[in-house]
Amino acid sequence: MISSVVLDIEGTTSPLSAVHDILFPYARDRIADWIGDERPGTPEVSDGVRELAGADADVVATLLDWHDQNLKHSPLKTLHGLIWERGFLAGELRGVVYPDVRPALTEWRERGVRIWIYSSGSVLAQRLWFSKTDQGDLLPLLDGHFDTVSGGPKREPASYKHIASVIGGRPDELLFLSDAVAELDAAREAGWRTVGVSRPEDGSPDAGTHPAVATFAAVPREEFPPQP
Ligand SMILES: CSCCC(=O)C(=O)COP(=O)(O)O
Ligand SMILES: [Mg+2]
Repeated sequence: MISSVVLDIEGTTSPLSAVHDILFPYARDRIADWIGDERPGTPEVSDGVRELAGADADVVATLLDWHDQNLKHSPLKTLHGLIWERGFLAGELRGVVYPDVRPALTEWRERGVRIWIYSSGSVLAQRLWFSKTDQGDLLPLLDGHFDTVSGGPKREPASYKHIASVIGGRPDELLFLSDAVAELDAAREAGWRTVGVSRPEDGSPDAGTHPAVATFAAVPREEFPPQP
C-alpha cells in the first residue's frame, strides 16, 4: 500500500514554461546585482561556488554559466530561491500548477497518503511556489519538502534511500512522480514505485520503462489506501 507520494515540480506538478520562461529569466537578470550588492545569502552562495568551481572562480560568471547550462548545483539553486523570494513578496511572481494537481492531492490525503515535494528548486523556492499558486495555497496539502541540499542529487539512488529514511515506510510504499527518466530510474533502483508524468503541454519525453500518465487523475489508485 502506498504511504507517501513524492512529487517533482517542473514538468510534473507545474508547466516547464512557468519555470523556464518566467522564473529562470527573473533570476538570471538579478544574479550579478545580487552578488555585487552583497544581498542576503551572498557569503554562503559565494563560498559554495568556490568549493565546487575552485578558490579562484569568478563567482558571478560561474553562477551565470551554471544557470545557462541549467545545472542544478546547490549554490545556484539557493540563490535562485533568495531572488525569487523578493519576486513573490513583491507580487511579481506566483506559482503555477496544473489543474489536476490540487484535486489529486486532496484525494490522496483523504486516503491517508502523505505528500512530499522533491525538486532541484530550493525548499524556500518550493514553499513560495506552492503557497501562492493560481489555485490558492497548496502548502496545507504537503507534508514536507526536499531539495538538493536536504535530499541530495535527484539522479542518485542514494538520495531516495536517504529521503525514505526521513519520511519512513518501506521503499515499496513510496511512490515518486517525475517527468525525468533518470530521476525515475534512480528512485526505482532505491526500491521505490515510480510513475512517469508525460504532460503533452510540456512535450515531455516518454517515461521509458516506467508506467506513464498524462495527468495526476490517471495515476493508478490500486495500491493506494481506499477512500474513506
Ligand atoms: C519552484 S521550484 C523551481 C524549480 C527549479 O528551480 C528547478 O530547477 C526545477 O527542478 P525540478 O527538480 O522540479 O524538475
Ligand atoms: Mg522535473
